[in-house]
Amino acid sequence: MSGSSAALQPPADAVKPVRHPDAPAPGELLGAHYGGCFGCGGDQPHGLHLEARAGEGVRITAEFTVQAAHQGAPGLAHGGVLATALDETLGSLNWLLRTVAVTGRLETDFLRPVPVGTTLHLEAEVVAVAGRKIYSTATGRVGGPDGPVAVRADALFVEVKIDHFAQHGRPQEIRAAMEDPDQMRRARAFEVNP
Ligand SMILES: CCCCCCCCCCCCCCCC(=O)SCCNC(=O)CCNC(=O)[C@H](O)C(C)(C)COP(=O)(O)OP(=O)(O)OC[C@H]1O[C@@H](n2cnc3c(N)ncnc32)[C@H](O)[C@@H]1OP(=O)(O)O
Repeated sequence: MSGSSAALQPPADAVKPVRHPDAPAPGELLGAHYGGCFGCGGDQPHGLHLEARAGEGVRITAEFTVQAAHQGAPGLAHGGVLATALDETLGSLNWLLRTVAVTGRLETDFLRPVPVGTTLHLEAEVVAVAGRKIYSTATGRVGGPDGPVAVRADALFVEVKIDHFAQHGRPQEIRAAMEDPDQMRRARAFEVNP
């Protein structure tokens, strides 16, 4: 089944997304946006360690291998973990727009169970932009990049100012992120690029 709710239908005045001229080249690994991120960070022993790569246009591909720590039912990935993989991949798209945005809504279809040890091949694309609202879609396939779709999602991300994180995040992590020179570079890049 596909077909998202009315809240995820782009409005009539939505426009096609525009890849930022400084977006990473197709094929380039994006790297983690934050070491402590459960989706992509290297500092989370049980995180997904999802690796995303820029695609053509405003598209991303990513891979994530389901570990024993990600189970729901015995031997199968937890649905929330799979939703996280989709959310993380969709969130990475915003780096190609050079827009800072957070997930407002995420609608997920779980089509096939995903066993532990499976590599999920994810693909995501921004389909439309309307003001601060970014509409995007993603699939996760098993058995290879052209294998059957196991999970899919449609999402609405909402652009926020970088202050969103400083205002709402726990102070010690915000401080640590600000002190990380690489994070700082990225945060600065977000601030100077519309
Ligand atoms: C210093 C350290 C640097 C760190 C550098 C970090 C870099 C980058 C990190 C990114 C991290 C990624 C990680 C993965 C992606 C997550 O998982 S992000 C985490 C999960 N998401 C959240 O925590 C978001 C929580 N929600 C919120 O903060 C607020 O509700 C939002 C989404 C910002 C919206 O609030 P708002 O700014 O007040 O905007 P609001 O006027 O309510 O809505 C704007 C528009 O969106 C629509 N909208 C909002 N929510 C919805 C919804 N749920 N359904 C439908 N429409 C909606 C509204 O109807 C409105 O539409 P219009 O009226 O303009 O037509």
